Amino acid sequence: MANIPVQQGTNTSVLIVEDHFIEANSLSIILERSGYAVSFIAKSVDQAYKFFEKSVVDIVIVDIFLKGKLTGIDLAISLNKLGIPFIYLSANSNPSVFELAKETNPYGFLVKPFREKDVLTAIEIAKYRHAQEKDIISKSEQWVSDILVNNIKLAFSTGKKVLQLAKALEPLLAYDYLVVFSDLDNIDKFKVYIIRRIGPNDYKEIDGQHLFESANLQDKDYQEFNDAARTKFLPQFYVLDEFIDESYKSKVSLTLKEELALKSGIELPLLLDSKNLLFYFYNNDFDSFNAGSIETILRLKPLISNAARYIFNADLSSQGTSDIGQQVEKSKSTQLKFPGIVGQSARLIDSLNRIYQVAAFETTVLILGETGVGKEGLVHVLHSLSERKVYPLIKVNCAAIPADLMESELFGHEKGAFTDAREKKIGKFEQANGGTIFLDEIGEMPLALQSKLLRVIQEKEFERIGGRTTLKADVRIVAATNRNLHKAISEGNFRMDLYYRINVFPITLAPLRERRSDIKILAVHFLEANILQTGKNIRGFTPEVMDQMEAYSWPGNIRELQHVIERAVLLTDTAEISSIDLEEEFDLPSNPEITLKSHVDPFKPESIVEALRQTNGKVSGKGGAAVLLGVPAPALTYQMKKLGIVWRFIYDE
Ligand SMILES: Nc1ncnc2c1ncn2[C@@H]1O[C@H](COP(=O)(O)OP(=O)(O)OP(=O)(O)O)[C@@H](O)[C@H]1O
Repeated sequence: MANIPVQQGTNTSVLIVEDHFIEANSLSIILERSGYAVSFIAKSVDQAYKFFEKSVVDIVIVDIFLKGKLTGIDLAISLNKLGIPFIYLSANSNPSVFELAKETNPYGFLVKPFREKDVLTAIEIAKYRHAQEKDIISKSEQWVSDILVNNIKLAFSTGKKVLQLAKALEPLLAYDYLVVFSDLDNIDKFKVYIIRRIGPNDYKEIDGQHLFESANLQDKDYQEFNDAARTKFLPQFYVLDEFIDESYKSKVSLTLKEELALKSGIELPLLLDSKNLLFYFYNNDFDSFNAGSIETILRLKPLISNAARYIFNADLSSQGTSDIGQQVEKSKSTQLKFPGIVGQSARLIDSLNRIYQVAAFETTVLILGETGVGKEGLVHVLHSLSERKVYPLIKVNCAAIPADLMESELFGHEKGAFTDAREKKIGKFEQANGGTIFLDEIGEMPLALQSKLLRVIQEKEFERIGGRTTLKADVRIVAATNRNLHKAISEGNFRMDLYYRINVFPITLAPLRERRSDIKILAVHFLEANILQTGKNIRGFTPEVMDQMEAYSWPGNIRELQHVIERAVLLTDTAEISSIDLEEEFDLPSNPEITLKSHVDPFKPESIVEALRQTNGKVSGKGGAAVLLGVPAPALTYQMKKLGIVWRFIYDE
């Protein structure tokens, strides 16, 4: 287990952004007493921006609600771009604000009134997590860079080289398509390469030429596209129709968008040795890229440029020298596979990438997500990708064990330690020795045990109940929860210091309704499994049933889908499943008259304002404007920002 070094203060500078004098002052005293340097106290986000014009700091503590137009969430977005870790400070536990704040990937939350101990722990953990993340990113980029050059050299055509690049980049950025346009300035040599995802870390080349031919594109369309493309120099991020409106108003973009059902994209123009190239990373979901993806692309730009040099300057000396079959096998062997995980939505791949990034380290991992989304599957992948895989993975379901038995379950007991202890018992921590312990539903752990767990995490030791010997805990801890731990903290049911210890590397697994492109593939997977079990001769689903499944909100997520299909297979005696039994939609507004979904453009300002009016300003979650408009909350938030709709003023706090 990684032990977080306690090196309070020393050379760490902190910016406090807080408009209440008393709180800012008491924070400053706490920090300076422990040796931190408080560089400045800003009373508003504008003052913080002014500070950053001339100075930098190691960590920022920022209140969410501040005087002035901008909130702490606005500042957080800029801090992410600057790569500065930040901790939110707030008295407001309003769930929608919390959801929005969470999307900015904070390094911690401090709930007012705060204790000295909480402040210091939060800062210490933010520092640790930031350092770990930087380390993980640089190691995985080095890894990609190493395999990339080798695989590109081995591939025998330009298309195959682009394919290798697509595969290598995936652990760093989740996307469904890589489209590369080369020789943009020479209409006769101009080419397009299209690589499509066919599974987790599995891509194939598709025939771009054919795709454009069947759309009947003319030379003038390519010319128009080229003319516009040549004027682009910086990465751009597009959501929905934007990438048609704001990108190239050309038939080339439109054809790509329609034929490949694209919803969002990032464009990376490269000028290499006077050759114009345009890289597009596309997704079939519209909420899987975010502003942070641009940062990733900018960071990866040197790596992609380097690879593009190999690919498009056609290093001929490396071609055709060895057996092609062997080459294909060799490149295949570097692919990652995630056993037991079906699906290929960018949201799922994003979570798998985070698992992949952290697997080799000792870092404690917290997996968040609704019930039935597949959190346990991720834990199995994490364990199997780590060096601990030769030792056990032990699961403890904290919700299923009675509180009075849990201590003995986790840490074991000596014979005679209590009335029923007739034999010595080896606890789960000992059973997992050398391996991984998975604490499922950690939010249900009794408070008294939480402090014992904290000790195991910090000191890596524990005792059996009634035991005198201190035992070493050589285990990696992975925890999961479908509960809102912040709420549990504010209700006094979960220790804040434990939360920060386990929240070092959080991974959120999106609910099925936010990764709709996985529904079909999972449905077919469960159908196949059930057919094998029952021996029934069922070929598939009717298109209506498939549509119904794809439109449903799946409150019980993948587990519910699995059960629905199991039931449908049992009840079907025909060649196709023509009816399925779905619960009522749970999160639609109870009054159907206020459903805006069907007849308005959800991204028009008037629709958004009307939806917010009807939901009293609630943006996300049950009964929020996003549900009303039938769009994912992050996409709505993004659009509101773009249109300048200031949610916090119409927000019902
Ligand atoms: N990507 C996937 N591919 C195939 N099966 C999956 C996938 N994700 C989940 N499942 C299946 O769905 C069921 C529920 O998944 P799992 O138990 O991992 O969810 P969970 O998030 O841990 O749920 P809970 O919070 O209730 O413990 C399991 O039977 C699991 O095998």
